[in-house]
Amino acid sequence: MTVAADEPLDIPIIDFAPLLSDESRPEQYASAGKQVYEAFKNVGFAYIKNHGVPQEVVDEAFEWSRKFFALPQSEKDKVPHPPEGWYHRGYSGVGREKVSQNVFDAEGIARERSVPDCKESFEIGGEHEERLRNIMPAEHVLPGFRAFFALFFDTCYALELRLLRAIAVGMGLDEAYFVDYHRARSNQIRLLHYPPVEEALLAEGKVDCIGAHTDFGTLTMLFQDEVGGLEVESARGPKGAFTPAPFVPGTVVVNIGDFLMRWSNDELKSTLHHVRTPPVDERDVEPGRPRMTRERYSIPYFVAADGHRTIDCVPGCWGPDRPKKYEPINATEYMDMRLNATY
Ligand SMILES: O=C(O)CCC(=O)C(=O)O
Ligand SMILES: [Fe+2]
Repeated sequence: MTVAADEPLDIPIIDFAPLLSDESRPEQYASAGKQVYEAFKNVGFAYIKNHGVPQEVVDEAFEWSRKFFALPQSEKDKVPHPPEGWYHRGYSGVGREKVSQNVFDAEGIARERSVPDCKESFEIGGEHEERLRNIMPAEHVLPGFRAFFALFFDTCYALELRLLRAIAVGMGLDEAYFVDYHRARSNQIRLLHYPPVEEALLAEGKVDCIGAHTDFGTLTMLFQDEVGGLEVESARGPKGAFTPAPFVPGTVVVNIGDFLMRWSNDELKSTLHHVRTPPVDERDVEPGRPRMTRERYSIPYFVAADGHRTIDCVPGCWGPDRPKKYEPINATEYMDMRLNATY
């Protein structure tokens, strides 16, 4: 589904054009910063247009993703995600990972896993990372794949810096406040493929595309294809009411993760989201056969703080009438705890 960019959505569309010129000055962050701050405080999600990642680069990322998932299963199985949840690299087949919502005990994780997520994924980090080396297909299998994603990673990092500056300025902090905790580029690209699935199984709750969850890190930038299916817990409606976050051409969807919510003493919201039934294309329906959803691709880029840093409450988010809700925490410890619950 495509929505005209001027149609009102729960999720605001914020223009980053003023931030793209070389002459960008902190004053230019003031307006975008205010909008970003309001969006993340009220909804937890925003669409960013004129974000600075060229459309050809986004299109090429989706082309590579399609090529990767179209490889024979035996080829994808040569680059498996390691059994340790924290080593978040490589390929996970359908049903392998189950996102979970703050469930850390073995019984709770088993319960969450009884409804499988119907997706396959491939996780990629920066080539500079020593603790988490990339697990990539051999160069002759997909020539150019690895080099492209090294470039895509850097392009996304430039947008990440713009976002981190905008949030800081919007919160009345020094422009570099969050950038300073994100110098190690401990980020991760994820290629996601939701294969066609029987509509009835989704409707009966026997499978999920991706179950309701919040993201763990600082923030997430999500490129999605035109199919749709992403839904976000509505800021206005009753709890558990979801509103679609459809494809809006030329935008990236950005949302806050739990780490930044905690860091901000819950001032910024990490909002529950899921991928529900992507629509069925009626042209694909064959008489006497189950109705199948359209396959969908998406590419989130997850932003995480530098592993060696310990974060305490953001200045301005606590005071005499507003105590700190959380203890300081080390970024690696926090992320490992969350990732280990998903595998
Ligand atoms: O595929 C999507 O649109 C959402 C993916 C997502 O929420 C995630 O991977 O955390
Ligand atoms: Fe997510």
